Amino acid sequence: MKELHLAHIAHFSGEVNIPGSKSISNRALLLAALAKGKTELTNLLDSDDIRHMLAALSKLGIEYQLSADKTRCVINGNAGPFSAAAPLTLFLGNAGTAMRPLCAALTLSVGQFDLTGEPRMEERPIGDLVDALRKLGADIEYLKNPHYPPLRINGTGLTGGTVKIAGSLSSQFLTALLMVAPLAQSAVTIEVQGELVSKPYIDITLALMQKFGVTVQNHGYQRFDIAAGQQYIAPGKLLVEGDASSASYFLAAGAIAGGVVKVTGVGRQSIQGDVKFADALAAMGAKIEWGDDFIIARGSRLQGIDMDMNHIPDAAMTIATTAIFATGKTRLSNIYNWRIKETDRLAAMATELRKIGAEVDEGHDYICITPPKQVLHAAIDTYNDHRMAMCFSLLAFADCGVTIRDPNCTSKTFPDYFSQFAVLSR
Ligand SMILES: O=C(O)C1=C[C@@H](OP(=O)(O)O)[C@@H](O)[C@H](O)C1
Ligand SMILES: C=C(OP(=O)(O)O)C(=O)O
Repeated sequence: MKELHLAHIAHFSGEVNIPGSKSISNRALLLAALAKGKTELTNLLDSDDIRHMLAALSKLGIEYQLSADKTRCVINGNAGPFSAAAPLTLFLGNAGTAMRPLCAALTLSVGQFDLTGEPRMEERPIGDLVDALRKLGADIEYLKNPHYPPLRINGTGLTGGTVKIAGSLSSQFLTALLMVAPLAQSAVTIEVQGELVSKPYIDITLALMQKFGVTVQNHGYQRFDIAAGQQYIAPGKLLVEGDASSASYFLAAGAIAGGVVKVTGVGRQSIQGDVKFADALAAMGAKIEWGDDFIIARGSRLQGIDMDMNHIPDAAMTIATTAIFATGKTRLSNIYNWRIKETDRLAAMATELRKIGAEVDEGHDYICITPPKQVLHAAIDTYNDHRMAMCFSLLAFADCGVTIRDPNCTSKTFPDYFSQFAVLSR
């Protein structure tokens, strides 16, 4: 489909069970593949990013059985790093949660591995991770441009010792290093240089490593000590929580449209930092109710906020479009790394919000949005970015509705998004 026309939606309410978390699905798949024993994952996400991880694991010789609806997966763990007799090329699309952790895991493996991706993946940096892995003895080559994929990895194993990693661009580099550190030849100490971005994603990593039997001693987000001689052990069954970033669109819709929206599968007990999106929405005036595995948003008058969004970079995009329905300005700051994700999200957000009449001040690491007196109809370009498509669907609550170009780009994390959105729209 080239374009999706969403006419004005007057009411939005109901319940939606959110598909599995991308971040948990891809971490759990990789750890299950490295673990000793069988892992049964339920509520696994079925989307492009997970498909790329599954295809890579399959090429690496990992056996798994996937249910017909692809949400249940039983993985026979390899009890350690992979090995491949012939050189392999693994295509990882634009999945950061596949590219970064697999880059690290393959340095431990036996064989030659080329990691490739979509054109945008070739513009997303990975140099900070490669530098850290090289300090631990990894043999990694850049096949096109220094510091960017595609990469060639000649598996060497990793030594151990103290290694520094830059934290200012992506937490996924630290996540990748943490996941392989227990399998290095000796103990590893990781020191993060500079202020780490997207910190709550490290909590997801540590929580999952713990579920697979590995412990990490950490001193905040600055230093991590990982003892040698540890092995990942399959936890048996593991339920993947609903994706908190995906939940944000429905919660925002409830808050804007004045209905009552309940998202299930993710709640107070979540290990995902993006549940804090509900607090940002509450700061705008929405009424939020929390359960262990659900969140309810009720509509009310919304006002603009001024907030540091470094802890919830993905869900923060939903606040940017919710801001159109609030009184006054909204300023979202400390989000430089929006620029190195699926697209330059600061530029894309500013361009598309201006199309609907908003006044936008876009800075190096912030965006400030003043809603228009009257929203203009526009055809929104989505830049092959699933979150641009999903967060701009909220413009359907404006009288003029909205047109979303290339809506199928939601397949990265939420293939069924627009049909789920339609179910709650009246
Ligand atoms: O570790 C993860 O699962 C993720 C970390 C975040 O990236 P950065 O750490 O690059 O900000 C986030 O934006 C991404 O969608 C998923
Ligand atoms: C930044 C994102 O993805 P990735 O995991 O590819 O970094 C995202 O899903 O918003």
